[in-house]
Amino acid sequence: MKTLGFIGGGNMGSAMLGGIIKAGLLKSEDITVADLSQAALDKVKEAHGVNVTTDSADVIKNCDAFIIALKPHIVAPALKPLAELVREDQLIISIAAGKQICQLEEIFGSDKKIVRIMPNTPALVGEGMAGICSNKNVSAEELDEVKKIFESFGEAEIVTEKLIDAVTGVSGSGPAYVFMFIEAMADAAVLEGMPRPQAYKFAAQTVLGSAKMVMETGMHPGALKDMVCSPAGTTIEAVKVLEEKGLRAAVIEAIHECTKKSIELSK
Ligand SMILES: NC(=O)C1=CN([C@@H]2O[C@H](COP(=O)(O)OP(=O)(O)OC[C@H]3O[C@@H](n4cnc5c(N)ncnc54)[C@H](OP(=O)(O)O)[C@@H]3O)[C@@H](O)[C@H]2O)C=CC1
Ligand SMILES: O=C(O)[C@@H]1CCC=N1
Repeated sequence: MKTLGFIGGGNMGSAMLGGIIKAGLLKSEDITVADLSQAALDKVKEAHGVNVTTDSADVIKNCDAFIIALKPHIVAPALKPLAELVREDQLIISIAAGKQICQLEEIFGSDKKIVRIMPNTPALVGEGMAGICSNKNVSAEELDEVKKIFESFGEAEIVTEKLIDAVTGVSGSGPAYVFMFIEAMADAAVLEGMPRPQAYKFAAQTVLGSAKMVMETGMHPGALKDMVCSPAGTTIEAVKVLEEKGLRAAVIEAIHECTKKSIELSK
């Protein structure tokens, strides 16, 4: 794939764009972003020097593949009128939450190559996590090429479409819960007298380092937690309160509701 387009250059579109440019996988001049918001276009043009347009048809006509990064309810009304411009050899990549492959086939035709992906915003800093699936028209080589793009700004795994709603719950929406956790940890440190900027650094670096330990040691998170809890020490006091307040149940229920909403969006 030599040219890539984005239809929608908002939060997620621009995060992926930033990741792709940083990884050097494609050059700025080979990327085109379409958006109705001039402010969004000005921002991506200034940050990345990519081609910009207010006409999504330009992207469809000029790119080997294009990523649909529009709000789910906008996808059909915005793109159905342009569907006849899509070529059979073109890759259509949708990141819209709850938009099933069969619904995308209804818009573009069941003969088209369709990839459905659920990424997340840490793509912007090269630490994204994406779940990928596709329809039968996409070859193994093409799917691998798309996976490589998403791996250029983080991790990516092929999943069955049935799992995409769970991917939305855990990693697509996940950064929001982690940011809330970091904010709460920092608020606690501020309560104890730490200056706010320092509090964010201590909280965020602790989350980063802990995530790295899970990824790099391959140890069970529970075992890693136990390593921090000294007998009759400080940590177990905090762990007791988190259990009493239902941290685990709250997280499980929150992700379950998020996943349910993703399923509902597809109805
Ligand atoms: N945000 C996230 O963390 C994630 C989002 N997603 C998915 O990504 C998609 C985009 O989300 P997000 O980036 O947050 O949304 P944003 O609203 O930030 O971005 C969408 C952009 O598309 C523009 N737009 C609206 N209508 C059109 C149109 N007809 N043609 C071209 N551009 C248009 C919007 O402009 P305007 O603002 O003027 O309407 C906006 O700039 C969603 O489907 C979401 O489910 C997936 C994973 C994570
Ligand atoms: O909140 C949303 O609907 C989108 C999908 C995943 C993350 N943000």
